[in-house]
Amino acid sequence: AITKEQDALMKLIVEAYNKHQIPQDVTKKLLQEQYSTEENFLLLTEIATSQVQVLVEFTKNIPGFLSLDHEDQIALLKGSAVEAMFLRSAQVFSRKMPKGHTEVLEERIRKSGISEEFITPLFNFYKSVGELHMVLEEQALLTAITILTPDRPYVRDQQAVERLQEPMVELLKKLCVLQHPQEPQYFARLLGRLTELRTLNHYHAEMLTSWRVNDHKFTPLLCEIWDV
Ligand SMILES: Cc1cc(C(=O)O[C@@H]2C[C@H]3CC[C@]2(C)C3(C)C)ccc1N
Repeated sequence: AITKEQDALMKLIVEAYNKHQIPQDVTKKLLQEQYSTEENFLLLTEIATSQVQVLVEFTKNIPGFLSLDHEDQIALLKGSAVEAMFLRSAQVFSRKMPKGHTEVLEERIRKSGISEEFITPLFNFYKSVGELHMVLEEQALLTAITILTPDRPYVRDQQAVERLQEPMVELLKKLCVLQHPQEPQYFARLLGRLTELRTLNHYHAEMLTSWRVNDHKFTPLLCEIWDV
């Protein structure tokens, strides 16, 4: 069963996860703006920028994160930003968006200058996350676990990160057994999504490069988090 400490940790993570959402005006624009490649790219840039802001706020609220070495905090954020952003957008895409928004966002992503070779794995990932029907607690914990990956580049004190990540993996494991008693392999399937996520890093880097060479403008925050 879940201990008192685990319940407290869970509440903190879910509260942090819920605290910050993509502002309504950004998602509202999805339906209003017209459908040029340029317009779609600008919308995706707004979405990505606000996703990164939401990610930074969530990360700061992960218990123990702000006590890590400051350089390591930056290394974890930069190293996990793509995965955490795709995980959250997959969850929003498959769960929360009002009917019609999903199709519109999909259409805009498909017509924004992102090459087909990235679009396919992206929507396959969205689909595989959607099929899991994760509850909010699982989504929040999985996102925190992704951020607290000790072997990101330039992390110096990996043990300190492991000490934060381990209790969350244990808690997620317990949650999965409680939430999906009829599916003993559910926890393993969740962790399998993290492996799939890592493959998206490569495609994302390609996507940035192809936009760059076509002289697309990024926001300062996106330039900073992805060193572009
Ligand atoms: C530098 C830069 C990056 C992105 C991005 O990663 O977008 C992600 C791809 C899809 C998955 C998450 C995104 C925000 C998405 C929903 C558009 C979008 C615009 C931009 N100027």
